[in-house]
Amino acid sequence: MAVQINPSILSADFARLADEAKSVSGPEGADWLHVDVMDNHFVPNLTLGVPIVESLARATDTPLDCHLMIEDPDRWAPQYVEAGAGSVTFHAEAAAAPVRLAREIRAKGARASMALKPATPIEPYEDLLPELDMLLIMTVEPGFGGQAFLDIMLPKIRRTRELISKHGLQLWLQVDGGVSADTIERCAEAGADVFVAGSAVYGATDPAEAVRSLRTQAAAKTASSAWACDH
Ligand SMILES: O=C(CO)[C@H](O)[C@H](O)COP(=O)(O)O
Repeated sequence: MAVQINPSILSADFARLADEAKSVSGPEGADWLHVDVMDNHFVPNLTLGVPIVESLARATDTPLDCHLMIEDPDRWAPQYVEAGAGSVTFHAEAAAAPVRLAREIRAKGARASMALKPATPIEPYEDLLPELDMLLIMTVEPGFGGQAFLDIMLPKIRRTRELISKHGLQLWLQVDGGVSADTIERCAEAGADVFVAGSAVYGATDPAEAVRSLRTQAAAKTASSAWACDH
């Protein structure tokens, strides 16, 4: 699979969300728009919910990748599919029944994805991987944009890529947090193929060019990486 760049609207101007979404759309633009949903319980920050996702889905042709940093995703995640999300990510630490939830998200027509906070290991979830379309490894503690990338997550990215290869899965491996021109190559080399970037895109003078540049960097590193050559 080609590498994908998903700008995070957490770093966008929330008063101009439609324009900010459009600023990264187009043929060489964002593959997905990453929408950070925070409830001020699972994480100490509050962002947006179902009505704004519905509006964004109408405002942009770029598919929405909704990352739910919320408690009780078993109850709420299906509503984000109905609101127009093409991919819905719930947290392993918050889901009561992750297999049932992943199946429900898929049955409703979206891609099902599960996220792991930095201190959550991948190994207990090995048997669940076939139920998922994407696994998100957080490379910062979730809650805020603009944090420094946690290098200590690189071994977890490598181990997850090995599990994906071992089971012959088509699972996408997403990283989120501190992804920038300085860190994206390390993530790609370790095995990530979907990259969320907030401040590196929306903090740039030209967000569309930042997306292109990050994709070029990641693709070059992926092409020369052992995991991609073995794939
Ligand atoms: O999920 C998130 C924070 O919880 C954001 O998507 C992430 O932090 C993106 O921002 P940046 O690229 O600036 O780190």
